[in-house]
Amino acid sequence: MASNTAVYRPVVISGPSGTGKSTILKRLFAEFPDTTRGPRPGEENGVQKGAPIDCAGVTETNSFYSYNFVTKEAFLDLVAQNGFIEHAQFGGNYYGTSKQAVKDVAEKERICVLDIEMEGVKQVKNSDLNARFLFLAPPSVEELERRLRGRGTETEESLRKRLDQAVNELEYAKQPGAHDKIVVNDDLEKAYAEVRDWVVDGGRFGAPQ
Ligand SMILES: Nc1ncnc2c1ncn2[C@@H]1O[C@H](COP(=O)(O)OP(=O)(O)OP(=O)(O)O)[C@@H](O)[C@H]1O
Repeated sequence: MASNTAVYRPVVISGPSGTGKSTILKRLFAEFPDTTRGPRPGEENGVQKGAPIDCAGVTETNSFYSYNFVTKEAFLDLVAQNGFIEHAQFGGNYYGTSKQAVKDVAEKERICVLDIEMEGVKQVKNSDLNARFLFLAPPSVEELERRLRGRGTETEESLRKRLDQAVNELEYAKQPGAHDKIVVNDDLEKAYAEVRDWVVDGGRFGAPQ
């Protein structure tokens, strides 16, 4: 089947842990629930098919993601075939975001939004998913630390790990072409509007003019 990712381009949102990705995505999904159709040029009052925002990632924290259950053998086969953008093991279970799941969303004429880490970003870049990349940056590493502490989810050790990784992510984001758009999440209202406007892209959702 021909891929639909040329028109319904997946959106990848990445950025250091604690920078506010979940906060912004929750608002995006609240503003664009399943039934919402993004208007596209030439549409008559949304009668034709639009490009609603959807997602097909799998994480353990975000309830708006959908899961597909497969056997451990099938999962490991797919790992061997390089079929995952990201995969991990928690508590004896395997979790992953498959490239095919992202393509399936585009086939349904929806925009897949992925919240993934830097290694996943690189995987998507090396795939044929034709994604758009947004980096959500913190105002500073000091503010990032404040947010992570304020969230109350981290131990001193996990906080250190996240801050060290943040420095790597910020370095990577500086490389030309690493991301298509960088939004600094300082004032939440302003950052949200910037993310939403870039995702919606005047109703084109990243499709060619
Ligand atoms: N613009 C902002 N100003 C101040 N605090 C914010 C802002 N945006 C988010 N926060 C707060 O920062 C904390 C971290 O946000 P959030 O959990 O959304 O980050 P995240 O990038 O999704 O992290 P992770 O990758 O670890 O899931 C939360 O407590 C959130 O309420």
